[in-house]
This record gives sequence, structure tokens and C-alpha cells, in this order.
Amino acid sequence: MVAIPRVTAPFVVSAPGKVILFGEHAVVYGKTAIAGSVDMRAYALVTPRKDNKTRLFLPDINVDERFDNAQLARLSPSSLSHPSEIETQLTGIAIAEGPGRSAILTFAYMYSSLLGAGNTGGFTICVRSLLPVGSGLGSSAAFNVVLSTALLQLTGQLKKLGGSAEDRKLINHWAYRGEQVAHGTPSGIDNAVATYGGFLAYTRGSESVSLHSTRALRVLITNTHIAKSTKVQVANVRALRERHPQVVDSILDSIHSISTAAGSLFQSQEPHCSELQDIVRLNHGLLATLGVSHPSLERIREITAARGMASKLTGSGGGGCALTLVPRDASSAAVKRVAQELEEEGFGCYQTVVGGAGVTVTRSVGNEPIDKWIGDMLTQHMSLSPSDPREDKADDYSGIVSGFTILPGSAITTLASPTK
Ligand SMILES: Nc1ncnc2c1ncn2[C@@H]1O[C@H](COP(=O)(O)OP(=O)(O)OP(=O)(O)O)[C@@H](O)[C@H]1O
Ligand SMILES: C[C@@](O)(CCO)CC(=O)[O-]
Repeated sequence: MVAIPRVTAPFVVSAPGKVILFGEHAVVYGKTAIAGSVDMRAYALVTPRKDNKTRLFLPDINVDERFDNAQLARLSPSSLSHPSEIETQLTGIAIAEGPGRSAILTFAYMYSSLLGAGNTGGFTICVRSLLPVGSGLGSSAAFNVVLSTALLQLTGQLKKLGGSAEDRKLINHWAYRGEQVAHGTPSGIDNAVATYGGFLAYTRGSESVSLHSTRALRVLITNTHIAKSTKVQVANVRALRERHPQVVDSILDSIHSISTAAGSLFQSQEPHCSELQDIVRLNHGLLATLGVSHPSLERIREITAARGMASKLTGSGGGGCALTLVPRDASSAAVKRVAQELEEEGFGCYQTVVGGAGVTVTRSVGNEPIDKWIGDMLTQHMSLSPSDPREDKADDYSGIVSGFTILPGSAITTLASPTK
């Protein structure tokens, strides 16, 4: 067992969410999907503690758990046939239902797999995110990528602060395990985008391919605020395929052709907007045929179509978010107008760019006071408020941890505040 050094200095890890541009659902069956990172990220702040506990603090989803390191070290993830079975080993811990449940289970799985009994020091990991939870923008993958990166960084396994190809492979591997705890049999596309960033062509079982020549794409993402479950949508498509295998397989093949066409468009030239618009419409139609649309997604499609813009659902559908391509020549007034119309119907809009950076690790350097360091390095993304009165005395940086707030960065144009 390798001894993990005590955390001595704070560090921050961040990872983006994703939009699937083409190929969701089909990717589960080995077809290709094209996805890109969105300019909304999850951030993990890791700080030392004076005691021998590990605190998992997730204010966005009301989780604040303190684990004895020995308690986590007793788990035996290698004896499980699937990561989601970690639940059966967490018998002494009461975990409430809700979004916090999968986060705690994932953390327990990754901690025991990566740190295990080697960890002798305490630390706090606090995760905040700009990504709406459960809306198809990969909040879960961004969470799993920051978690796996932070824990791998603690074990000393990352050679270049997550920046080398080898580091990223390792991060992606463990983030996928985390996704398995939460989702059972995910395709792996979400964690690949959160790890590598940019645009990816992804086919299950193969290395993802970066679409290098693609420029950032302007999109409008519209949140229906209709809760959906990826698990349920994937199971519905599976059931439909069992009833009508040939029909469904030909739809999945057509979606694959759309992804292939999009991949060539992205690789060869600056994507031509009218061709992209055509395949956005075609892809949405096929997904609707598979039964994963929703009246609110259809309404978004109608509103944007009336303004000459093409939309499709993104992610698992059944609610969640829609993606609208913003034509290169569209004025900001035109985009604002369509966003306003969508907001008048109760939807939430974000204008963002697709194709930004993947996971990053930022470490404090030298003996600089932590607030100066955070102030200098991260002002674009975070704010720190004064210490919380409920501060945990064992936390070396309790004020910072409790005041860790994320601000929309300068690259994000938020047309409406994301509703959590
Ligand atoms: N801000 C956050 N803090 C901690 N955990 C988070 C946060 N956001 C998301 N998560 C984790 O991700 C889970 C949500 O995953 P879910 O798959 O439902 O949503 P999604 O990833 O946004 O959607 P999709 O998979 O369709 O893109 C939560 O239950 C939690 O485990
Ligand atoms: C619906 C799906 O294709 C995308 C969910 O973001 C499921 C998956 O790829 O795991």
C-alpha cells in the first residue's frame, strides 16, 4: 500500500460540461456521436484539515458529509463486479435519496479505490458547479472528472497536473468508473468530453477522436426545467429496440450517418452553417421518433424554427435541454430576441460557446497566502465571502471552503441566470 502524503496546500480542479451535438442514444449501441465541451464548469477545491477525517462538501446539492478515513479504507471496491455495487458495502452510513446519493456513493467508490488505507491525512473537497444538475449538460461527468482528478492528484499519480495524454487517460478511466456508479452502463462520452474538452467524435470501445480543426461554435442552450432521468430514457429506447429491432437499428444507423457527416464537416472546413442546420433538424426528428423528445422540447424547436434557427434535444431527452445553432451572422439582438421569447414561456437560456478546454488543475505555489493566490489566479471564476459562522474548526481553510462561490466567467454570456 502506497502512503499518500498529507495535503499541505490547497488546489483547484475544474472540468467542463458537455453538449452532445449529434448521436446521443445511438452511441449506446456502438454508433458514433459528436460532442463538445460547454463553457460552464464544475470546480473542486481541495484543502487540508487538521484531523483525520475527509469532508465531502457539495453545497449545490446539500451534501456535507465527514468520513473517518478508516471507515472509507474498510471498503473493498476491487471485490465488486460493478462499481454501482459499492452501495452494498456502505452499510454503516445513512444516505438520503436525491442527487446527493450518487455523489456520495461515487466519492466512496473513488476514495476507496484510489486512496484506500494509504491515506493518513484529512482533507476537505468542496465541489461547486455552474452546470444545472440533471439537465443533459453532463453535470455528473464534470463532477466525476474533478473528483477523479483531485484524488489522483493526491495519490501523486498525475505526472503533469492532468495535462499529459497519460494523465488524461487515467483521469478519464476513473471518471468513467464514477459514471458507472451513478448511471450503470453509460457510453463514456460525457466523461471523455469533460476530460479532453474541445470537440470529440466518440465511438464506444474506441479511443475518442479530437476534431482538431473545429472552431468554437456559438450555441444557445435552453433548459426546459423538466426533470429527466438518463437511466429511464436509455431503458425506454432499449425496450423499443427489443420490440422492433430492425426498425430501431435502421434509425440508429441513420443517426450514425449524421454523426459521420458532421465529423467530416468539422474536420474539413469551418462548418457550413446551413448543412449543420439540416443535420441538426434530421437528428432531432430521429430522436423524436425514438420517443425521447418532450412537448417542451418540441415547443423550443418551433420557437427557434420561426426565427430560422435549428434546434435539437441534447443529452438523453425526455426534458432536460435543447441545443440551438446560432448562425455565424446572427446579430446579438436577434439571439436576445429569441432567448426572450423562450424565457417568456418559462425556459432558461444560456448563450455559450462549445469547444473550450478540458480538465485543468491549478495548484497554489510557494508560500503565497491562499486568499491572494485564489484572488490572483481565479478571480474570473470564483468569489470568496467571509467565513461562515458554522465553520468547521478542523478545517484549515474553513472560511475559504464555505465561501467558495463560482461566478459566471468572462467567456460566458448568460442571457438568464441558470436556475439550479
Ligand atoms: N454541483 C454538483 N455538486 C455535486 N455533485 C453534482 C453536482 N452536479 C451534479 N452532480 C452529480 O451528478 C448527478 C446528476 O447526474 P445526471 O446524470 O442526473 O445529470 P447530468 O449529468 O446533468 O445529465 P446528463 O447525464 O443527461 O448529461 C448528481 O446526482 C450528483 O451526483
Ligand atoms: C443518452 C446518452 O447517449 C447521452 C446522455 O448524455 C446516454 C449515454 O451516452 O450514456
